[in-house]
Amino acid sequence: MTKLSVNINKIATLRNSRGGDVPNVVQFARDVQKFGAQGVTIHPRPDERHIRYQDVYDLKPEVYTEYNIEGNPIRQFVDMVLEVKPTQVTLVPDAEDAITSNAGWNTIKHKEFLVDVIKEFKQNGIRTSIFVDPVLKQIEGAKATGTDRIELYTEAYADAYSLGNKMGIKPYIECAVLANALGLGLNAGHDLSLDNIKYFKQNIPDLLEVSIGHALISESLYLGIENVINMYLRQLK
Ligand SMILES: CC(=O)[C@@H](O)[C@H](O)COP(=O)(O)O
Ligand SMILES: NCC(=O)COP(=O)(O)O
Repeated sequence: MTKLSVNINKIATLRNSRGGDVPNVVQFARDVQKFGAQGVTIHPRPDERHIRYQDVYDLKPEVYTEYNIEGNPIRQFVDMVLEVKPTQVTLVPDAEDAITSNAGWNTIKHKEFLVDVIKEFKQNGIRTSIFVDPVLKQIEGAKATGTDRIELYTEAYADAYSLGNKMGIKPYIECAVLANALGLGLNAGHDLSLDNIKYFKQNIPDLLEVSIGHALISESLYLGIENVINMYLRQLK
């Protein structure tokens, strides 16, 4: 079975755009779990443009499914994750000024750093995953870091699929087969959507978890708008 972890960054973006507490991030996390999601993902960034560091603590007692915290392991992030102790930490090498995550780790160049930081999380009982491009030598490098899992960065697959190119899945299948053979758990994420998720799931062996945010929240708006318009119209009769 592949678990669905809902990334709620976008709910925090909407909240922050207006001040106040609407929509409420904690209530949203409660609801996605009530509706069947098997995990909640957040990706606090140093500028706190969506998830704030305080949200990370507020969510902890509310996430009874898998709590996945993603981020660049700068010291402030590492200390917070060690304190909160989520189910899983996903390490992402994102630059502070990046609009969103745009690359996986170079697991060979950053091996020493990753070995140390992964050891620290694992010693504290936190499962680790590292965000990687679908490149075989990066998967081998990931194995050498001691990480429990990898998260395949799926933007290239999603782009190709949206252009009708189903061959974009090929490097992901090769990396999944290698990861399985090496005993690395396999997660995936970025730009996965209702449109492209089924084909990905059907072709990737032993996919443990996907984290989905941007498309899932957008789809919720598209698919929910008719209901809400009708509710308003009823109030205005
Ligand atoms: C790690 C990853 O794939 C990202 O998709 C990320 O979690 C989303 O972050 P933003 O919501 O900041 O774009
Ligand atoms: N790890 C990927 C994630 O959490 C969500 O990415 P996206 O669906 O917002 O692109």
